[in-house]
Amino acid sequence: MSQFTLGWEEWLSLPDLGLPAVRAKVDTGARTSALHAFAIEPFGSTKKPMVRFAIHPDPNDPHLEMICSAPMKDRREVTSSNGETELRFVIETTVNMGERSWPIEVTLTDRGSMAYRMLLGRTALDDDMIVSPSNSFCQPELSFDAYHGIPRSERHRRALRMAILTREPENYSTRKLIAAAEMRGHSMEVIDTSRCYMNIHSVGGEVHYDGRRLPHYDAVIPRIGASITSYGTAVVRQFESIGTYCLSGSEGITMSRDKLHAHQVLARVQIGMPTTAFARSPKDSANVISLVGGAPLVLKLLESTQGKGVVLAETKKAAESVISAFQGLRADFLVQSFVKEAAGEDIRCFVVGGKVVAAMRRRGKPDDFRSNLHQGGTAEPVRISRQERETAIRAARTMKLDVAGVDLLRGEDGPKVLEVNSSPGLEGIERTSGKDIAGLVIAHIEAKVAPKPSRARAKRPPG
Ligand SMILES: Nc1ncnc2c1ncn2[C@@H]1O[C@H](COP(=O)(O)OP(=O)(O)OP(=O)(O)O)[C@@H](O)[C@H]1O
Ligand SMILES: [Mg+2]
Ligand SMILES: [Mg+2]
Repeated sequence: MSQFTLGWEEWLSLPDLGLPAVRAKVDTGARTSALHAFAIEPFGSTKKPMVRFAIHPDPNDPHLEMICSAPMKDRREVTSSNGETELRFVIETTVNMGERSWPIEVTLTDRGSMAYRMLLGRTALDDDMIVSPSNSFCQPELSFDAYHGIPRSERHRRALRMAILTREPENYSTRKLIAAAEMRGHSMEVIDTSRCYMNIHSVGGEVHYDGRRLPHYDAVIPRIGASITSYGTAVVRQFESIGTYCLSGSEGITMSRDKLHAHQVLARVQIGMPTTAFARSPKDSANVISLVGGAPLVLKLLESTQGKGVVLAETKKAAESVISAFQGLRADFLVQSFVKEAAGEDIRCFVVGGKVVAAMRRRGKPDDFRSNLHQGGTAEPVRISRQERETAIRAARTMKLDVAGVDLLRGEDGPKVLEVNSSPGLEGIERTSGKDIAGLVIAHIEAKVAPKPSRARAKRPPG
């Protein structure tokens, strides 16, 4: 192997950290290597600890700031040249220099007052490397200009600390969201909604779990099951009160869960839907039936999901007996005109950040008017019309949901929204569309929690 010589100062890049140019001092008198870092913050789960930090790679440009993250390898006591001992985070990262590329261990420390943002110690040098202490830049020189080509959003693309609130850690959607987050360098913890407990006080609240207070998360993904809507939204509200971005807000979850509430809110902004009526008193049954145009009609329990509480009554008599059965159970329900022309099919529009990112048509079993996949239906990708697209986007926005599964029927006179789901499943839609929907969801969160460029910082000093 040809000889690899380093001078006492060299340019290098750290691709894992997204740093294209760093000027380092090579110091064989030091054992460990060190990288300048401030705002150092450990995060991630105990299984996969991470650390994130900021760095000013160019000592002469305090406005150039990069945010980096890396898996944490260790925490170690390091004694620096001035004799002070400091507990430092240790990461492993790849160094590129000239034609060579190799992994090194680096400790993180504030070198803000030093001319070299990096110190390359002897453990970072391979056996065949030779240091020539009287020479500078034996390897190709780089320039800090490399940073100016990186868009601001990328420079500040922080690794996020996220949590997913769910009672189903193993289901497809949960696993996909975790994988998509980790692939993009974030950490995602799974929190069982029902095991969160809270402490409410006027100066912001706290969320506790397993005997400890939960840390601050950059974002929380609520996937609250219908069985714990009320408690689940209380947990979400608590996260909101401490300033955590929640992918679906408590208000959106509450509104969308209650079909009646949802229909009332959607009707207010003239979103198409089947004619819907509701009543509580048995005396009003006949009137309610005629309000929606008589049989056939659809009866729905207000909190039904997966098509479980949805019944088609073909005759007025059948409708009356189902209504009296629901009333006997003291279950709240609504009565809806039957959209026959939908022919047992509905369209699920998956909305992320104000866009329909995928759509599928679901068809029920031959003898079922319900198209729910959970009832044995099938799904296929579908092209939706502009009107359908706009309706879905508007429905999600009205329900205050950044991510939503909007279900609609193709009625004679345009799309009719059936419901807006606040934690739509990913499996069916990813399978039919072939798209990485989980990745799009995570990208949306990144954009939402990205630091807003402040005018003062974005401006560069004169000269
Ligand atoms: N008014 C209607 N006219 C025709 N078909 C309907 C009507 N309402 C519901 N359906 C059919 O029944 C299915 C289930 O209804 P809906 O989506 O309201 O219930 P759900 O139990 O909340 O289901 P999900 O699992 O989608 O949350 C719909 O996907 C649709 O195919
Ligand atoms: Mg539903
Ligand atoms: Mg539905």
